[in-house]
Amino acid sequence: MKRSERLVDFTNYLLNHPRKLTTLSFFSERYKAAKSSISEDLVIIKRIFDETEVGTVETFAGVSGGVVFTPAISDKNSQEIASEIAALMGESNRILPGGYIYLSDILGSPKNLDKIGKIIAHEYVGKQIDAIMTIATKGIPIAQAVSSILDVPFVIVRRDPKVTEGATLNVNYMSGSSSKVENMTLSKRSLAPGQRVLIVDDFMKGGGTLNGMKSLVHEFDCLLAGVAVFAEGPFKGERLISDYKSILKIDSIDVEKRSIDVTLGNIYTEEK
Ligand SMILES: O=P(O)(O)OC[C@H]1C[C@H](OP(=O)(O)OP(=O)(O)O)[C@H](O)[C@@H]1O
Repeated sequence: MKRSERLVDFTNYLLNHPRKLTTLSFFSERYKAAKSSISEDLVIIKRIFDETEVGTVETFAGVSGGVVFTPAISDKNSQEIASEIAALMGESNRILPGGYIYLSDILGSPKNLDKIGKIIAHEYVGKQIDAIMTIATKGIPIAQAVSSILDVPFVIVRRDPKVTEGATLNVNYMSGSSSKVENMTLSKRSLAPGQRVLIVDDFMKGGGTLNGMKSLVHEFDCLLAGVAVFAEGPFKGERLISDYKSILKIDSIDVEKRSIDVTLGNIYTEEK
């Protein structure tokens, strides 16, 4: 196989195996090429991936060494994407009763989900994450997007127990939006003690749902790697959570004027 042909397949392999350690011998065998040629290929791929902000290619020496590709986007690219989606969200026909806005078209678009997944994953590059947690229903596509980029499983918390979940662990939580006690449940098979869990959801108002998921992480004897939401909505009361990252922030919704004021979330507005 010529170097140019090898580079195409090599690049494709890395893109399709994010965050997976693959040995140089595997590539040497695959391409019937010397490890020195494989290493030279990697220098080229690494440089181009860096220059075009596709992600990072790390090589690790030693017996258990190899190469790992981690998809990534730059801060600049992340902010550009967030601004594009913010413009979409400002459309007045999205206003729903109760201070929510219609997001399903945005969160139903595979391209947007891939971008949202990359933005959230970008905030946790270099951090150990073993699982993504979200709550049914609208958080699920976001969790799936982040989990496929980080190549870790995602677990779905429910508000109503299902027999198909087997034994479950439940917690009560204060829902800030409705200021009443609610319950959420997760199959006991979902997480193992000590796992580092990233919580994601589509939307936050009072923060009670996120807080409930934080207490679930604790009940499973797991560690909280972080909390990220696609958008935080306007909320007048005392928020039940403060340590979260948001991509977008809805500052105000004026039903009469049918206007939504959307700005960039704290990922972009708070000190890194
Ligand atoms: O910050 P809080 O005040 O707790 O509210 C945020 C909740 C409410 C809403 O879910 P729902 O629309 O109730 O449920 P689903 O996602 O199934 O549509 C949203 O997806 C978050 O999960």
